[in-house]
Amino acid sequence: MGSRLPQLLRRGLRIAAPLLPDYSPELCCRRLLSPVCHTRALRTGAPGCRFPDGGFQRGLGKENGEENAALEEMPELEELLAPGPPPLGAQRVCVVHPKSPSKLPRSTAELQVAEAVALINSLQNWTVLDTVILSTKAPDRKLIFGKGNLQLLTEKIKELPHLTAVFMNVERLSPVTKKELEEAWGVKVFDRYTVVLHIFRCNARTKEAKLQIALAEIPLLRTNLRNEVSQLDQQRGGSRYIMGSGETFMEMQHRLLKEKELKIRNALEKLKRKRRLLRTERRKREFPIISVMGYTNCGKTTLIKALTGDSGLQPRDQLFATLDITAHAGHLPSNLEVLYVDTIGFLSQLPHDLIESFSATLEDVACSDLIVHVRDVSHPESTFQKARVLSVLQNLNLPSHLLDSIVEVHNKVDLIERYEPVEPNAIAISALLGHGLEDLKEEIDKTILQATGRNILTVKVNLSGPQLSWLYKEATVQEVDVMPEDGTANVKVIISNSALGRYKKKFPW
Ligand SMILES: Nc1nc2c(ncn2[C@@H]2O[C@H](COP(=O)(O)OP(=O)(O)OP(=O)(O)O)[C@@H](O)[C@H]2O)c(=O)[nH]1
Ligand SMILES: [Mg+2]
Repeated sequence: MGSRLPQLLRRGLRIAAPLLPDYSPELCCRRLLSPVCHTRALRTGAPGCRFPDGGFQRGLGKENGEENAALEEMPELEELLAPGPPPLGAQRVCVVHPKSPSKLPRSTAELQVAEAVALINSLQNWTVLDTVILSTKAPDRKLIFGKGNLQLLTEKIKELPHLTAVFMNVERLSPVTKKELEEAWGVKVFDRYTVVLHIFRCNARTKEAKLQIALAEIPLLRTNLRNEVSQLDQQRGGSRYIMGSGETFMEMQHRLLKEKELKIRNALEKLKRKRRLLRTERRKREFPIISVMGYTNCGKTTLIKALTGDSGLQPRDQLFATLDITAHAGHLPSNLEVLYVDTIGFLSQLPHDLIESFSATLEDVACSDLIVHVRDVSHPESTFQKARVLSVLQNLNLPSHLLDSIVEVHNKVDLIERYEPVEPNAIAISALLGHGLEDLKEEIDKTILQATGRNILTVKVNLSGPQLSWLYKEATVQEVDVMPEDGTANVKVIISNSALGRYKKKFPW
């Protein structure tokens, strides 16, 4: 590297420079923001990530395998799949929960801390050393706590042996606050955004999920850039160094980030269009679609596995185990074949930017025929979680018929000593033990037939004609009652309005 290169460039390029025999500042910056140099790290997985031992594509139903393969066939996306900020490695963490006096109905501080601890525990090699709940009058103030409490906290943190990080249980810390706290405590400070994003990064399997994460990481990269540059500015006014392109270093980095963001958005848009095509295909085949939704870890994946027998599904006792929307075929008691769509779980205070970047996948939910809302009723916060899920669903602009026909499932009743069905319309089950599944399927059957305008009819067909095989292909045949004396049969079918129209046209009654 040239000796005239300012300190800031040498610092900024320390990762990329050894890889670049054809060094030029602009090229280096471009590669620094591009994933190409890091492809191996991406494939092998960042340290500190707990990867599920089964790929989501392995052993899934035909529907799912085909769809995912179609979405994966975009080699040009490889370039955008950045591993993002450097891996966070193993961490020994102190969880700090600022308890604010709020009039809003919300969960207790202890339960919020329990959720924060669960978030940390879902990362491999991350351990919680201690938890602290401290009152704050104004969580939005710069250092969150008043002088006295901050002093107390600092003393406590300094006493913890081999602490490497503090998880401040707030949605987002401003870069200034983060920097000042890190300086005061001498360890890394993470907020929910960083931690949830890291979990997402570890659990994402498909290119689409990885792209969504890459998009959600852009604000973090911007913040890092601002911090780095302001630090160097203070030292020697480095960010005003003019590059070959006539821009300052800062301007160039911002431009490159903007370009990357645009490329990711375009790629996601392309995937969205592919997804829409696949949806149209599904529609043509007229499989009713059931979105299984609920708070993270409530048992969505376990339930779908129990309903479909899909051995490829991997339920895990972990938050955000499922990040990729996948579809799994199953049968209802009426013989109707349906697709269950497994979705990303909800979490209180899930950062808005993250939800936004997952909106493409949530489009699938809007296009489904029925929502099954799974609740972990053994969880002490179950009521709060239900309110949270419903409020997010309301904000997704879903069609009203979907919101009005939600099937509510009370899961994990095996963990409750004496379960009292307080909500009469909810179906109580244990997805793990397979209890209550028949009742649930009956309920889904009834609701889906209504929701999709399907008809249950008995049609008389001549067995020497093609009607019966047509019905097997285009509708769901429930029963065939053969009359040997006249070579006909009474066939009980579930048939959609459009298929019925086609049948009547082809075989006039
Ligand atoms: N006791 C009991 N445990 C259950 C039941 N259903 C699910 N679980 C457990 O709950 C944990 C989470 O299950 P998942 O199916 O992965 O939950 P999820 O809602 O898909 O979670 P995310 O994908 O992370 O949002 C696993 O350890 C399951 O074994 C149940 O009915 N009873
Ligand atoms: Mg899941």
